[in-house]
Formats: sequence, C-alpha cells, structure tokens
Amino acid sequence: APQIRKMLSSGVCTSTVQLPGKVAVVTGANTGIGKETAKELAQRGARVYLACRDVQKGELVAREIQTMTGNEQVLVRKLDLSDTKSIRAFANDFLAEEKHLHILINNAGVMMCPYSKTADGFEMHMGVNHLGHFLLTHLLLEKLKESAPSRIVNVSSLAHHLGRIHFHNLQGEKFYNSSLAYCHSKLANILFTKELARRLKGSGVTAYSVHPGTVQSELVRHSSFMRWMWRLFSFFIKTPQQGAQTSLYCALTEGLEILSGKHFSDCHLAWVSAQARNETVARRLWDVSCDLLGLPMD
Ligand SMILES: NC(=O)C1=CN([C@@H]2O[C@H](COP(=O)(O)OP(=O)(O)OC[C@H]3O[C@@H](n4cnc5c(N)ncnc54)[C@H](OP(=O)(O)O)[C@@H]3O)[C@@H](O)[C@H]2O)C=CC1
Ligand SMILES: CC1=C(/C=C/C(C)=C/C=C/C(C)=C/C=O)C(C)(C)CCC1
Repeated sequence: APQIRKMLSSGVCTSTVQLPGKVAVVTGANTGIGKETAKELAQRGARVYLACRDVQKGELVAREIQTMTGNEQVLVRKLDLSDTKSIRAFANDFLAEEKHLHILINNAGVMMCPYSKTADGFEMHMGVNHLGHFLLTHLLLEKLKESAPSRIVNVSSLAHHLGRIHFHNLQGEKFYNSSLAYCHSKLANILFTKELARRLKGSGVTAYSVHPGTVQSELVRHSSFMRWMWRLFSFFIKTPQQGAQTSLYCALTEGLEILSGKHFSDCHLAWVSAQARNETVARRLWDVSCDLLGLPMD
C-alpha cells in the first residue's frame, strides 16, 4: 500500500523561481487545489488574485495565506463562472486595476452536478469548466500578451479519456449523464489549451493543461458514492497541496515554453485521448465556443 500511495502521489514542482513583481490570477482559489496553488504563488512573492464566487470564503482564505506567507498582496475578487456578466465584470475591474498579468490558472471546476444550466443557458459542466474559462481567458489575453512571458494553466483531468465533444448535444439537452458531462468538459479544457497554444505561437504567452491527480477536495460534493470512495481510499488520495504541484510546475518551470499546448500529470508530460489530439475538433470547438459566447471568430 505505501508503494501504491507513493506512486499515486508523485510529482513535485522543484522550481526555485521567485515571483516578486509578478501578478497571478487563480480561479476557484478558496478551497482545494486552487487554494494551495494560490498559497505557493503568494509564498514566492507574487501578487495573487483569488477569483472566487463566494467572496466571504475567499476573504477568509486570503487572510490565512497572508498570515502563513507574510505576503499582504493576496486579493479577493468576485468571479462566478456560471454567469458571463460576472466574468465580464471581473475582467473589466481587473484590467482597470492591474498593469500586468503573468500567470492565469484556470482551476475552478464542478463535477457530477445534477442537470442544471448557467445564467446564460449553458449546461453547468460545459458552462463553468470550459466556456467560463474560455471567456475569461479571452478577456484577459491582451494583458497576458502585454506581460509576456506569461502562462496559462488549464486544470483538466484524466477523466477527459471518457469524454467526447458531441457538437449536436453540447448542452446535454438530448441526453445527459452527470459523470460524462464532467468528462466532456475536461476534454474541452485540453482541446482549448491545444488550440490556444497554436494561436499564441510567437506571442510569448504559453498554455498548458494538467491532470492534478486524484485529490482530497470538495469536488466530490455532488456524489455520495464518490464521497464514500474518497473516504474509503483516503490513504491513496493526494492532499490538495500535492494536487497543486503540476499546476505550479507548468506555471513556474523554466524552459517549458517549447511544450506549450501539451498536457501534464505528476509534473511530467502525459498522454491524452485520441479526440484530445484531434486538431479539427479543437478548431471547431474554438469556433463553436466563440459563437456561443458572442466573441469574434478570428
Ligand atoms: N480533486 C480531484 O481529484 C481532481 C480535480 N480536478 C480538477 O481540479 C480543479 C480543482 O478542483 P478541486 O480543488 O479538486 O475541487 P474543489 O471543489 O475543492 O474546488 C473547486 C473550486 O471551484 C470553485 N467553483 C465552482 N463553481 C464555480 C463557479 N461557478 N464560479 C467560480 N468558481 C467556482 C469552487 O468554489 P466554491 O467553494 O464556492 O464552490 C472551488 O473554489 C477542478 O477543475 C477539477 O476538475 C481534476 C482531476 C481530479
Ligand atoms: C480505483 C482506485 C482509486 C480510484 C480512483 C478514481 C475513481 C479516480 C477518479 C478521479 C476523478 C473523478 C477525477 C476528477 O477529475 C483510488 C481512489 C485512487 C485508490 C486506488 C484504486
């Protein structure tokens, strides 16, 4: 068992890069993997924005991180990825407030929620996990370019292997399964990263997708079976701090630029499914996402 545990918990970000003067945004930073990612970025001296849908929870965590790291530059801003108005308000305020953005960690996520829709009528998994982050990234992209070298990390999952992009049923209206809906959205994260990296070539902005491992967090809140599994196998499951390592590795490791667009797990390059490697699907998903969000297709 200790051997299996070691195997499932491997991957440590060994970068010694420090971040004074750098600015980072972490979505879903009030708990789980996002909180630990934000804590480490703050520890290294960055000004870190905790982009949270619950500002009160965010403020408590910001105080905790400030006390632990001695970094006062930990700020909380409201961001509800299930509402494009909230995403646009977050981006507008951020762009008005900050000159730079060096690290964007698209970490927030929902898993296995019962069929529901976002404020804009998107299926919740696709809406929050993919479309919400797609819009946020678009709105912050000029700032990332102006701040180059800069990086985008999209937190995906091994679960993408079970995902498929069904363009005729992107909002789950024809058929819906909450587990598969999560998998589809995590596949979308990888396809988005791949197409984003292709479009950003030569801009100084690079993008990576990651599988954080199987991590003890609130992600399983919608499934009593998964909560039970997580409790039963808790010995084998990563702590959120271990789960943050691959995101940190992609955000910080020097010389990773040539691997822009790639997928990582346990701080190593990782294999992705056939559809996740399909450039045609990646381009089509990009166009469809722009269309759904009313963004220009360039
Ligand atoms: N835990 C695991 O085993 C794995 C996790 N992942 C991925 O890691 C990422 C982080 O998950 P993890 O830390 O485990 O899960 P948690 O549930 O602990 O954290 C998810 C975060 O996302 C936030 N969030 C959810 N919905 C929204 C929304 N509409 N707007 C803004 N923020 C939102 C949550 O906020 P609030 O607290 O207010 O709900 C929370 O801060 C996710 O993308 C997940 O898919 C991938 C593979 C495995
Ligand atoms: C079989 C098995 C496990 C189950 C892993 C599962 C079910 C992982 C699911 C991951 C998800 C849903 C990721 C989210 O993106 C454990 C607990 C590691 C313990 C060792 C044996």
